[in-house]
Amino acid sequence: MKKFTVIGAGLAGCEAAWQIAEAGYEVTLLEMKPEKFSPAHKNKNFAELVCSNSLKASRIDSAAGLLKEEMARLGSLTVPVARNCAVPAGGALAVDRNEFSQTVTDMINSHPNITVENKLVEEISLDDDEILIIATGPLTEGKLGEAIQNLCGDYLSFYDAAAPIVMADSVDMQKAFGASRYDRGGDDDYINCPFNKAEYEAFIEELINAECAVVHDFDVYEGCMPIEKLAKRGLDAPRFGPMKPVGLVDPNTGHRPWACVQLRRENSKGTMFNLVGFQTNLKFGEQKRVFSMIPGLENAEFVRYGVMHRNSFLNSPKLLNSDFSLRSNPNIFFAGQITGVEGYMESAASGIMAGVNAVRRAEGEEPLVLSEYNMIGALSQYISDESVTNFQPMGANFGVLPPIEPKIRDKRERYMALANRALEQL
Ligand SMILES: Cc1cc2nc3c(=O)[nH]c(=O)nc-3n(C[C@H](O)[C@H](O)[C@H](O)COP(=O)(O)OP(=O)(O)OC[C@H]3O[C@@H](n4cnc5c(N)ncnc54)[C@H](O)[C@@H]3O)c2cc1C
Repeated sequence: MKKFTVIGAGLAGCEAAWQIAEAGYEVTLLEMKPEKFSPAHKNKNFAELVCSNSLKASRIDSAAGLLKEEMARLGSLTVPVARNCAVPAGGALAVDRNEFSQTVTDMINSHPNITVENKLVEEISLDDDEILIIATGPLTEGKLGEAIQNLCGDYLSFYDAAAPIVMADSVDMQKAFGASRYDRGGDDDYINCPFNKAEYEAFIEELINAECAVVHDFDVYEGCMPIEKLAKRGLDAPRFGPMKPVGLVDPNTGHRPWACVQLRRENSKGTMFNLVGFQTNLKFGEQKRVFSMIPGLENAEFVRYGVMHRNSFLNSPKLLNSDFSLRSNPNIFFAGQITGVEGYMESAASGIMAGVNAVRRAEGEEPLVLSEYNMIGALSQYISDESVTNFQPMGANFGVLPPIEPKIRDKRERYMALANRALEQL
């Protein structure tokens, strides 16, 4: 009987442990919290959503929606929990992050085949009959990072950023208004802070001149670019990005604002909202000063400021097989963002794949590589060096959906571009 160990109880590690346990095997899940927290993790519970509470689109004819549906059909732990903890968010599946993590934690802790040990792992060691899954995320702590570096060689880094959160009752609703873009969703899913031209230009001026916290000059993942960095690209860049006013009408003026900051519901009670697309690296005092210029946020109470952090990940196309095992030692699997997949659900999906394939390896079966016919399959190809070709989503195969252009293909290109640039810096 093989021994299974998973390091890291994030989205990927929880999914991997769950798959192994549900297949009838005992698994040990090692998690450093609450003994130690990464700079982005704050909650002692598992599967913590460290930034946005959105798990992206729920529509099945979108890449993100289809991925979740496929995960659910593969026996995902996190997707059904997310659906049960959903908060209204227009077309997206957003969750009450505390309820989500608490439920996942309770389910993991009460599974008879899962033993949780709270400890900081500092080395990679495994017995001959052991299968190890490393799912310690982009903020892999301490000496374990060095051990991975020694094991794999190509271990890359770039910077990423998180958005601030404000208390809803501190937003001035005389200026702000509730509405979803194009009326898709309820009026209380989003709070909108509308700008006129003069307010927008004054805001951008302060934003680009505000003081940032010190970070080294690393690449930032394009989809998580700090708002101040985006603003430096040009006066209108935020207005065509996260501050776009399209699909919104300000009830105070009766027309579309010049620009708009959207606040998205953070919890099911609607007491906290995050500033959508406002990941930032400004110093906390500067965040308070500059973001208080947003109409409606003059007296906002910030419950969390935005932060910037370093991401580390493997050069997976070079190092991993498409079942997420390490080419140089196939009894070691990697899962989650450490493999370079981006996003909460993508990480969780890779956890499912690693867990399923760890079991299949133990049973001497061929790995499950879902080929090019669905989103999860595309994800596993994305970490291998095969190109994503002939892509059709699962739904299209069954004739229930039209073929869609896979967004994952763009992600692969973006990831490869980042990986190559990071490699050049080494
Ligand atoms: C600050 C930040 C903001 C992000 N924002 C978004 C976003 O808005 N939307 C989105 O879709 N994705 C976002 N991402 C990406 C997303 O968090 C990840 O894709 C996802 O959380 C990764 O899941 P994971 O399971 O791989 O890692 P994690 O969720 O980070 O889980 C890793 C776990 O391993 C534990 N651990 C680490 N080192 C050790 C060790 N040495 N010993 C024992 N345990 C250890 C950690 O405590 C943690 O519980 C963000 C990432 C970060 C870091």
